[in-house]
Amino acid sequence: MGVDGGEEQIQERAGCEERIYVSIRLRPLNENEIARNDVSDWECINENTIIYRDNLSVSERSMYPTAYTFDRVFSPDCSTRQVYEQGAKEVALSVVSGINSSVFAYGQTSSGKTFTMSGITEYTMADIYDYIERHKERKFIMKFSALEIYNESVRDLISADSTPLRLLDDPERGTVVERLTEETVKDRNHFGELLSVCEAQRQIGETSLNETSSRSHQILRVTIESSARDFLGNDKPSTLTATVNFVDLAGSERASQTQSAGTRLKEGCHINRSLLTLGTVIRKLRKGKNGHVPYRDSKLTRILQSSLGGNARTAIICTLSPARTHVEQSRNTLLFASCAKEVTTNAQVNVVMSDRALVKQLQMELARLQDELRSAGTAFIPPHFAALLREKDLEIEKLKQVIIELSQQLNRAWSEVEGLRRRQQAVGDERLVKQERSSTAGVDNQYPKLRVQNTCDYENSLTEIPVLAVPQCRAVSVRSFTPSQASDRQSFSSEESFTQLPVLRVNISHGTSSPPINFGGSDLPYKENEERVDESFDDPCKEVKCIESELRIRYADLNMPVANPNRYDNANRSSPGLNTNSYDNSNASSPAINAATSVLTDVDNEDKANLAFRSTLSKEQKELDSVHLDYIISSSEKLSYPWLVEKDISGCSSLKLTRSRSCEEGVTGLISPWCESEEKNSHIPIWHKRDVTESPGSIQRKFCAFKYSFRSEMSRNSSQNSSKSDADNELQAQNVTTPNEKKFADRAVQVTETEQDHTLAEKTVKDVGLDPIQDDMGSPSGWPLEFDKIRGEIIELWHVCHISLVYRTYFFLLFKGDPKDYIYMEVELRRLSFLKDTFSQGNHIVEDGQILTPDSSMKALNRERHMLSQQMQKRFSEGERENLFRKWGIGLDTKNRRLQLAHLLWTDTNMQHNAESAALVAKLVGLAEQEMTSNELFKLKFPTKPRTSKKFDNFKRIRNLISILQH
Ligand SMILES: Nc1ncnc2c1ncn2[C@@H]1O[C@H](COP(=O)(O)OP(=O)(O)OP(=O)(O)O)[C@@H](O)[C@H]1O
Repeated sequence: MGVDGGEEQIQERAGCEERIYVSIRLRPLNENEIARNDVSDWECINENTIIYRDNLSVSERSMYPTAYTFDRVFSPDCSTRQVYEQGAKEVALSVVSGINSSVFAYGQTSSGKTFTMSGITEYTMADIYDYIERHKERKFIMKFSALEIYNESVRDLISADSTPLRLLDDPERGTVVERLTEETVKDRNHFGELLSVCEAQRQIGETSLNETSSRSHQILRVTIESSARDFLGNDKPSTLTATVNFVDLAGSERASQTQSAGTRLKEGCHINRSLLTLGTVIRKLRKGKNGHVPYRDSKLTRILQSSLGGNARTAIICTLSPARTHVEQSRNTLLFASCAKEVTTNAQVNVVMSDRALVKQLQMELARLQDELRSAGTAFIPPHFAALLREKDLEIEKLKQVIIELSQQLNRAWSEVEGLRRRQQAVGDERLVKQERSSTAGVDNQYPKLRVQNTCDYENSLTEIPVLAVPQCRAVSVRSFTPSQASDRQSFSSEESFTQLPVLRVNISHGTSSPPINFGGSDLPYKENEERVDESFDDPCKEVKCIESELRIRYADLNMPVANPNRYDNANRSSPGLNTNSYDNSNASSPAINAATSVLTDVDNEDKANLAFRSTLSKEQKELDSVHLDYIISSSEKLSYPWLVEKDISGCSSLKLTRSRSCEEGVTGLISPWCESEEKNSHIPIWHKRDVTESPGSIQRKFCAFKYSFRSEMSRNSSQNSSKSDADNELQAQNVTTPNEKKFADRAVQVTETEQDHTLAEKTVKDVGLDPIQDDMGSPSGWPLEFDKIRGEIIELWHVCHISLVYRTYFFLLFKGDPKDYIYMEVELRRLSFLKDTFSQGNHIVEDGQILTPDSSMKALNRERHMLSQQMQKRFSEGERENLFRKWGIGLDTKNRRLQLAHLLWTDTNMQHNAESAALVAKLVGLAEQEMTSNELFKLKFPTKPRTSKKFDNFKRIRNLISILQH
């Protein structure tokens, strides 16, 4: 062992486990041993092995080994210098590099421990001074302390105070000796003086014990603080601090061998206690450091804990007496040495960093950790994550609001529908009762049936109609078709549903005077004048069958007032008070009669108290005769408002939506000629026609009322707060007496008030009956145009938002104008408007888990067009494709014709273009077969529960499918 390898060599070993360096020093026989003719039985046969050379018996050879091998074995002729250089120097001088070190001398009494350690300490200190001399660029501070452990008491050998010292446990430094004097050593001479002081103190102690033997453990500690090289790359060098312990243990002989008693026995026990604990610690450490190591069982092991298996390099020099008389102790020493050489320590460079260096190191560590976080964050956290989250949250909130609003609207709509359905069912039950009564009375089929539009919001109001006495009721608007009109309608209708519409008959009652009108039964005065519906129009009307909401009230019991006995012979043409229409247009000369589909029963103010109205259901004829009884109102001022008649003509226009759920073209074709005919015949003012067919504002307002039923409550509330209109005053002046009259009247007032911006002419019988749902269902004047308008807006938005062509096709083909489609179309319109607004603001939308942007939608649309072009190849023959190309104006000699055609689809707002596009796309993707043949499409009924709508389920399913295809 040596330190010639230099400081670097020492530091390389730092941080690594290394075994305690164990060497054996065999001294020569001393004078006493020679004097008693003792012989030396031990021989160092080489630098590492010592053998027992006495002649052992066979049994003894089996018990004791004869050869021992260690790191180094020093024979009796080896000098202490040699022992230092090869057995302690490297370990001891580790202190100058900041590594703790310890050098022990272990052996029996008089084996040469003190002799050896004195030399080791001297040489070490000499080399330390030399090292300091060679490293003048570094600053060194040496501190010196010496302590003695005697009878498990610790004493400071420097201080004159003989008070035993206490051992304290310091969390950083381990076990420290309280009040231990540390003398700063300035130079060699000063160190020598201190050693002298220590020796003097020890002598004093020994003197006090009146003994000269070294039965105590002495520990000389030299702590060196030095400014070290910049191990960490800091500007300022760090400070190293380490301690080297020179330990001269007491004799390891057993207490029994002291052959003493009393104080000497106690002394020996304590010595052996520390040595026994030292041996135990060594044996424990040899097996590893996992188990409990009893450092604290003795003062010696507590103080030397770091030197025994801790942060220190350790060298143990075991001294032996060669005398045969000490063979047993020598064997024990060799056994201890053998255990010690198995013990490992883990020495570290003890760096005391300056605050500045510490700050810099911490900053470097912080930067390193931040880099790790950033690199880790890149893998998991997308950039602008927080902003993205906020954006998503906003979108979610917006969508939630839209969903809430639409859900509320739907709920209100379904509630209205359900309420209506219940009312109709109630009315139907009542009608069955009345039908029985009528049948019994033998008046069935004598009067055309009425299709009554319930204008009343109240439950049970219609159920009371059959027995209702409405003395104040002045006008009854009944709509019907004339056979010729029906025939015309057939000719204009493109769908079977229109051709099968029932031909309705009008019972016209007209009277100039105002006797009470009795809508009685069998006593109907003009029964014989009633005209039967032409049987040629009695074909079952599928369309009518489908309409659950339709009310057919048999008119047989309608006891028309005697005030108008000539309602069929046009005798009333001079009477403006009652406007009746007959399908035969026999009253065409009268503007009032020319209303053609209306029956207005006017009752004089003075006679209004006796108006009664009854209606029953004629089950047998409900598909044959149907007359639309639009509204019943009270109007004592009717004669003052001839426009009532004209307005009632507007009811004829409502025929165009008489349960038409299919083709708007058919509707248009139906209504126009009819109205034209009426205009010719009845001289209906043009303005009124316009009001019906050309005034989008009027229609819009009406449709707004329809569309919301949802909003009806709001409308009512607002109307209730509005100022009294003329119509209001008019109606209020009717002195309504019966509950149902009041309901009708109230309803009329409410609706009229909501139409304050209308002209007075619009506050008519028609308008009074502007129940949202009912107006749509029975007075279809508003919905077709509104349907066109909404569909047009939807188509434009489809184009703007790059909506899927398949989706457009399905929607286009599915929703053709049924009033019940309004909800879906309104939802679609709102959805598209929201989409457009969002896109225009540069935002995106998450739909079905996918992020939609204008760009992504455009790409999806292009993909879809490509897909459709491929489908053309599959779906059509070459000839069919050529025909298609010609039809769509694509040159047959051009390239990519299929793709050209795909890019032409759904690119115009022209409805024919859209219809053709839809037809082609449906063919290409098989919608025609798969979806559009659904019975739901043509036999759609009002669902009793929204969730049961297969139509809407199909619609959603297609949307989801398209979303998946797009992404
Ligand atoms: N290697 C050696 N060569 C010559 N003399 C030696 C050697 N080792 C020890 N001695 C002599 O042996 C005697 C006892 O030595 P020393 O006091 O060092 O023993 P010790 O182990 O310290 O005993 P104790 O445990 O009582 O302190 C001394 O006089 C010393 O000079």
